[in-house]
Amino acid sequence: MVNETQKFDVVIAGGGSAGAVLASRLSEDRDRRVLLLEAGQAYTPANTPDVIADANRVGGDRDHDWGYHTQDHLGLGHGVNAIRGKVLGGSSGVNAAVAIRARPSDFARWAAHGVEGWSFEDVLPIFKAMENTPAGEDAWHGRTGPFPIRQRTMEENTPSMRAFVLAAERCGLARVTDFNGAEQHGVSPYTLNVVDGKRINTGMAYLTEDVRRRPNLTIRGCVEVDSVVFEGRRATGVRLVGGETIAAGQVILSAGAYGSPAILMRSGIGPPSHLRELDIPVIVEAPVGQRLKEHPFYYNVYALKPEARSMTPVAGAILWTRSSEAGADELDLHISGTHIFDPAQSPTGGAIVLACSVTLPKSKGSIRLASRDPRVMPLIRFNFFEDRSDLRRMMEAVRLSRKIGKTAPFSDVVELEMTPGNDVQGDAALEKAIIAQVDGYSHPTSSVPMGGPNDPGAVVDAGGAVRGVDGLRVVDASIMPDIISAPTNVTTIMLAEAISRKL
Ligand SMILES: Cc1cc2nc3c(=O)[nH]c(=O)nc-3n(C[C@H](O)[C@H](O)[C@H](O)COP(=O)(O)OP(=O)(O)OC[C@H]3O[C@@H](n4cnc5c(N)ncnc54)[C@H](O)[C@@H]3O)c2cc1C
Repeated sequence: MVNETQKFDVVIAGGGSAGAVLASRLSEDRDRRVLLLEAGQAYTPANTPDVIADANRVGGDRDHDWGYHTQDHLGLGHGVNAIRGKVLGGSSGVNAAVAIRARPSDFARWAAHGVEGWSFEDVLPIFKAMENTPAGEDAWHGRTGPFPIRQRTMEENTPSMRAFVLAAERCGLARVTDFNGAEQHGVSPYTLNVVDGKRINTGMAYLTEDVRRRPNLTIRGCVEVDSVVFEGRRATGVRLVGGETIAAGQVILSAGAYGSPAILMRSGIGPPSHLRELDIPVIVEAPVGQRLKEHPFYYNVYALKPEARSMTPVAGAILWTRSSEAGADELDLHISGTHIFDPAQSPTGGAIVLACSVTLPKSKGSIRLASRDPRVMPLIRFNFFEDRSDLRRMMEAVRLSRKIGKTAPFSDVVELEMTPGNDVQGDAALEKAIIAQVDGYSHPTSSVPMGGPNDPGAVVDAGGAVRGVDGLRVVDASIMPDIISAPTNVTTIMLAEAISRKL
């Protein structure tokens, strides 16, 4: 039985990029009692530790990460780390803070799944309203929203990062002035949600001290949700790990692309044969966890000459372009310049990473439960390169990255190529090196996809409501119908902003 004395109107499971936004927006209505449950620490903005606040520390640490890795040994010969922030702010508390929106062609691919209200024209006003930035044109930008976005300049970047941008221009790429403006094809220093070196996560931007003082908002940290409680097919609350139950008028899962599908399956919503394997009673048959998407990421690493070995700020600059297989209007390749690398691993004590990615991968991954026990890591597969087009396009990205590596002024500041290394030449050797070392960009999406009534892969509708039950929504990166060609954070925040306006 649920504890009726504590009843909330809305309980949100997971206080990450989406959950913190929902808690803030939904509690603006003082008559709505909102409870936010977060498995990690719920730091206040003032007592946030450096590992979360310092923009140069990316990926968190053991206390602020779920410690997940994938089961990709069969396909790739190795598992891939699946980093996820475990803290109020979620993965926006450990990420590289790149703040670039999805493009119109990304939303057109969403529309092909039958969801309405998510065209680029629909969402541009929300992207504008959520941000505050002094840069760019008013047609594209907002000045007063809660989320700060700043354009990094060439001068603020390291000498080698500047050289990367200039060498890319020499290789024929245009200089982009604003990735969140009219044109994205080209190269530029990153646009970031970093202010004075501080990564501003959603827990800081949306759950300010003032917001936390609202009497109708309760935030509980270090609390893990096990499952959703149902009466028939109506969600009436949540059960926590440990057994406590909390009643709520409606339940919103914002536990991220791994957490939300896991909670759904533990609650009896998922592929029936899989649930039966684990003796979980089936409430609704649904293709949960079957369209997981992630960007494959390959590190082309260079040791820097001693005189150019400064490595902060770590991020950086990005080149965004199209492969020979890209669809009309699509940009499907990134080369992301960062210094996210242990300098002790470089023979010169300094390094730069040109990280190559295919950002519209066709390969589909999956997430399943290994056990009904919520403490057991789920079984995650990315299945990188299962569709060979992804590997062909990754080869194109790495060839372009290596061409930039040999072009001045970049070639003037690097001592040598560390990965894949000069002895890796020719297509067969390069392909082997990429497969052996491919990593993830940490942008998982689409494990609980939105879709119209004719999309057999859809789990939720265009407002995040779970099909087949009442009182339950999912709102986070898991509901994107397909992965986007940009980094995923600001589009996840926009999703939460958009859905909160309809509740
Ligand atoms: C290392 C790294 C670098 C990245 N770099 C960038 C970047 O530079 N730019 C960009 O755009 N994107 C980046 N991303 C991706 C981006 O941060 C994510 O897409 C985004 O944060 C996802 O938001 P979300 O709300 O879906 O999930 P999350 O932000 O991951 O939030 C989920 C929250 O739910 C909590 N939770 C999970 N399960 C439970 C449970 N059972 N009970 C209670 N709470 C639970 C988690 O602790 C977490 O706080 C990066 C991600 C990582 C990990």
